Amino acid sequence: MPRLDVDSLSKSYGTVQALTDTTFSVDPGEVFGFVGSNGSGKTTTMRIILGVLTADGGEVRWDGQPVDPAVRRRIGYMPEERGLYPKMKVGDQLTYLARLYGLSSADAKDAMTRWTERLGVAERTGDEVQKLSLGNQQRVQLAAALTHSPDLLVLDEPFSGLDPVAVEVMSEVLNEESARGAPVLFSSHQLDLVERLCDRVGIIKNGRMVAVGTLDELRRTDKPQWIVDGPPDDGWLSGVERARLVSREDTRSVVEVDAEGDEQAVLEAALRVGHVREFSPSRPSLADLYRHVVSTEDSEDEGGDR
Ligand SMILES: Nc1ncnc2c1ncn2[C@@H]1O[C@H](COP(=O)(O)OP(=O)(O)OP(=O)(O)O)[C@@H](O)[C@H]1O
Repeated sequence: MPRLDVDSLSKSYGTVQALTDTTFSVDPGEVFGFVGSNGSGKTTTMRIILGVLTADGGEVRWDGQPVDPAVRRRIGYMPEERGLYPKMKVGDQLTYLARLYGLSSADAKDAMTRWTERLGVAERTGDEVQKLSLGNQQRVQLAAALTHSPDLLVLDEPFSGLDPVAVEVMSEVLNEESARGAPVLFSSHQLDLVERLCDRVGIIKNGRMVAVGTLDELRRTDKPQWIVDGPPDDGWLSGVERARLVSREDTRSVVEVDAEGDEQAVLEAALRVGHVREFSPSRPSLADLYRHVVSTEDSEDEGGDR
């Protein structure tokens, strides 16, 4: 399946510059997590991909070509504001939406049955959407995005408000869809989930992509950190060049060094003051990387949330 390219998008709403030169791509079979604080531009980007909004500049390409209405019909989209008819029955609604995507009546019904079973809402197909809990409505919304076997998935905060079982079901489905070859793009504020599910991550801040890559690539842009368990007080690190204390809890310190190799002097300093129980590289989580990237950008451009 082809690749999605989002190339140098810009968009403003009046005086609010929502996107500036936003660029990233999602490969076939890749799960891409789109993260950023409230109002950073994720929904705007997704709406432009869908053609619901027009960009002021830049382009969205599918298989190297600008996205046209025929391609848009092959996208499975879960909008942030959701988009189900509250008074329509779940089964009727899913069948109707699948028909709009061009499925025959029989295929639409089959797809509705398959996806409501897979997503655990098969028993609710005879109920009006408005009678379902919000989490179950969300499962139906995901089913609506999937009944036409889309070539690409674009999901705006699909995990928000889901219970743990629903999170697992949703995660499995996203993995299955990517294994089928579809590029999967989703936004989320749940960084632990993004870390677990995504092949690559894009961090957007005030409409600009400030980091894109695998978790390991993002980690490499940070200075190395080492865990040192042993020295009983703070003074042991003073005098060690190119190293500084990041945090400390009891005898356990996290030390940042400027470059690979600089940690050897840290170990020597720790051994000089006594026994070292642990000396190991620290692997920052996505939440750590996110905090770092966002706060660095804050201090550089003094930008705040708009
Ligand atoms: N229709 C609109 N009119 C005016 N400004 C808008 C409109 N839609 C979005 N904005 C502004 O554009 C910026 C980007 O908003 P967007 O909804 O894309 O962010 P987001 O990253 O999806 O946020 P969230 O995580 O809160 O959903 C914000 O400053 C927002 O206030």
